[in-house]
Amino acid sequence: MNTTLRTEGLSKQWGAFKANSDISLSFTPGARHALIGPNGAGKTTFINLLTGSFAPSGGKVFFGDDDITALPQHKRVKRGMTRTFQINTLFAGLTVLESVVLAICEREGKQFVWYKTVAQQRTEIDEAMALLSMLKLERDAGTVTRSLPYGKQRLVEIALALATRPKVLLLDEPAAGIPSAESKELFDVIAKLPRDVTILFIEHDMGLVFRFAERITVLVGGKVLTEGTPAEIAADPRVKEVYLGEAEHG
Ligand SMILES: Nc1ncnc2c1ncn2[C@@H]1O[C@H](COP(=O)(O)OP(=O)(O)OP(=O)(O)O)[C@@H](O)[C@H]1O
Repeated sequence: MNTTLRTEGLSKQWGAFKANSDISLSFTPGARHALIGPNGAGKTTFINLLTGSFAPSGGKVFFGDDDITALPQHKRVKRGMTRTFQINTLFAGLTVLESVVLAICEREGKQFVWYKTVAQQRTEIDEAMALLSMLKLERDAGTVTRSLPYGKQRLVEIALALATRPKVLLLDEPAAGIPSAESKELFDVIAKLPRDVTILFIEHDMGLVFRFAERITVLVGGKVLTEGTPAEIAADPRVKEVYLGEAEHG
């Protein structure tokens, strides 16, 4: 099968604790794939292994046909695997447009020169504006990012990730901490992203998961419980049991 991203027996262990055990998953080009599971199931650990933030204790990561298990994080980004940036730490004082132009310059290996005239940075500005318009942020281009509502800040994070021209976009709870009306809007925009971008996302809101995902993997206790279409997952009694058990304990 043609895959953009694939893991083989991926594992992560801290001492005796296995956060990810023997995870073998494949993501096809253009996938809209959700990773779900109860708290502590190992979802973020898995994303961290994909991006290279964590070194695995065992197993491999393939990007296309290439084994990238030993590749450092920034080289994975260059190959086209990107997760969302944290604006709060990176681009706090900049406007939305400045932030995206900066991310594009970074990709191009160009220096972002603040005093350059608009004409000198026309190409980057045009590309940034096209990205902002795709994300319905063009009216916010001149606003300082941190003064935007949280839902829009999440969209700027996605714009910054898209500025790297990813083949795979990893979203770790993009709707966390934002009001539900805004999170629906956020996912409506994510749903319209170009199909050449494969999207793997972690999300706790099952309404959003079932509306947006075309495939779902359920992790429990660091292992894959099951994978399937939303209909298959919704009908799986083991999945219901996991979530019902969680609800009873919560
Ligand atoms: N750096 C670390 N050192 C030790 N244990 C860790 C580390 N990072 C994560 N863990 C543990 O690994 C387990 C899985 O964590 P992870 O964040 O991957 O789960 P998750 O499914 O993303 O959870 P949530 O939905 O709550 O975000 C947790 O028990 C966590 O405490």
